Amino acid sequence: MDIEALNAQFGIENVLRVVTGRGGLTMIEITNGLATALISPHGGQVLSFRPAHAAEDLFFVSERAYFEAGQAIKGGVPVCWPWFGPDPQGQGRPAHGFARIWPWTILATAQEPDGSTFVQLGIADDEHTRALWPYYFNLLIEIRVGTTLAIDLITRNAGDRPLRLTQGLHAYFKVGDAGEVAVHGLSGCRYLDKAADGADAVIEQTGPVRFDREVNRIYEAVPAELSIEDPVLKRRIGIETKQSRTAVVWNPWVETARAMPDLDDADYRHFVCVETVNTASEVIEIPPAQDYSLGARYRIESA
Ligand SMILES: O=P(O)(O)OC[C@H]1O[C@@H](O)[C@H](O)[C@@H](O)[C@@H]1O
Repeated sequence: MDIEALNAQFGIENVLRVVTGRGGLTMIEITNGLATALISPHGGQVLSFRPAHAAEDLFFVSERAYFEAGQAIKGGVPVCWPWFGPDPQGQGRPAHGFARIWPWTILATAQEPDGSTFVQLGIADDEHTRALWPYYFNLLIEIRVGTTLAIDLITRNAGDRPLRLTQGLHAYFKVGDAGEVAVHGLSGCRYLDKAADGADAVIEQTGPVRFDREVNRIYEAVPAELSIEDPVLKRRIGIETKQSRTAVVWNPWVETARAMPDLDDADYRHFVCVETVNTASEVIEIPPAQDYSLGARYRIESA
């Protein structure tokens, strides 16, 4: 569908329009008085969210990000689905699954009575998805842009055998200086240390998570509320999750960032990822005709 037809069907006067964005990709722009947001149907990905009171965006997007078919956009909230991390079967399929490199369809938009804006995007299985992952499904992402940002990733099993998957909302939060931020809420949780040399060590977190080297950890049995304290941007980011008991905290630090072609060398200072996931011990099984909804709500508070 061309941009004009998409706007005729989904545009909301003075609030939501469909535009051609970076790399010629179709984007959804929202300005509703409560916040502004940018959503990419390529990847089903929120790229920007800025509440009216906020001086800075909630999210980091790399200047070097790829905005092209078949590539993941580095920044915002990439959707990792139907597997989180490397191909679990080692068949060379894309890391973090295919949802983040897939063209999603715009299914619905609406302006809500509380002033927030609703966007629903989806992917249904077809011969291309089944070539990568042989299951029948309907995947929806529901995004609510208001004073807070809510993202719900809903998997419907449309087949007649159970779906087993891992997944995640891989949020890249913008920070003033990664070396100064603290992630709260994980003290006492055990984590798998993916950045340690050799075998994955299991360690218990004491106090807030801070960054002074590469951090790549899968936390288990995490609470539903986490926060990121950022003394440089003078704000606190609140993350409230639904149906997620695992969380990934990631910052590549100097060398890993340098090795990533879609990041500037200094970018590791400008974001931290605190990811709402189901991974490691938390593999999801969805019976036929059932749904599973993974959710995150993000807010910015001044500190
Ligand atoms: O694919 P992206 O966006 O570069 O993110 C990669 C990172 O994603 C994190 O979730 C993983 O824990 C890291 O191991 C990985 O390097």
